[in-house]
Amino acid sequence: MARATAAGLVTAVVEAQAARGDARLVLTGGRNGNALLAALTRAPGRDGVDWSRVELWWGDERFLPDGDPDRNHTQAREAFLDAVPLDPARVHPMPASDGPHGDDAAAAAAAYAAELAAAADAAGGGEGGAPRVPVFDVLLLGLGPDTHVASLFPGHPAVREEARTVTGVLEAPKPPPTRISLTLPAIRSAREVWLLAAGEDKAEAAAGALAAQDPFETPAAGARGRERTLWILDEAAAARLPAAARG
Ligand SMILES: O=C(O)[C@H](O)[C@@H](O)[C@H](O)[C@H](O)COP(=O)(O)O
Repeated sequence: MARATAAGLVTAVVEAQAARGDARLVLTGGRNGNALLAALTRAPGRDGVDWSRVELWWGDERFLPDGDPDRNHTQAREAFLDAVPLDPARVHPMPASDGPHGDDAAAAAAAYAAELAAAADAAGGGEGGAPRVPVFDVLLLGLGPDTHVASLFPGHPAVREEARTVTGVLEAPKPPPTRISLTLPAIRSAREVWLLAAGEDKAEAAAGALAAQDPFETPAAGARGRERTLWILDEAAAARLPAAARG
């Protein structure tokens, strides 16, 4: 699944660069997200990408000291970031808990929102009323077994955040408890949202998220792209889908 998704992502990046010069991706943490990044370093078309014109953002981050092995940024660096010639100025990790904002997740989230807004302005600004983030070409999300995406967990107030593009998340059920996450409006501003789920422990979540309406109880149900929402499931994760939905 990771290899197939990596090939598709290379194609999406090449198409975005052909159309607009740059490609903007939002990375996700977790096993599936990191497996995709590792597969990307081995993708056949990898060298067809101008990595210096790929801009990377994160959908969420564990709010830990810089370099902590549990940080999504640390894991992404080990899996991918150091393997391709990215422009460091275009790689935007979320703040660490030992950075300028100390252990204040809300302040760190506000700083990342400001960084996104500045990038949106520099790229010509969002449409009126749209969240002030750059237009992401592909926003990647892993799917939690409880249907969380990024660090938006079922029933958590962060799921309901509509005004901000980035929020601090306290008392998250998936350790570590303190996180930073894009909010649903920021996620939904992406051209495409790709949700990744492999393994039978995701089968119920995938079926539930595809059937649900209320993102508050089923955050993945709110993760829709403006132009396309792609569910990338292996056989085990698709096992509970209606036969017609299995493609
Ligand atoms: O910080 C995180 O933990 C991730 O961003 C999280 O949203 C992850 O993508 C899902 O929990 C799925 O994780 P797995 O792919 O490991 O099941």
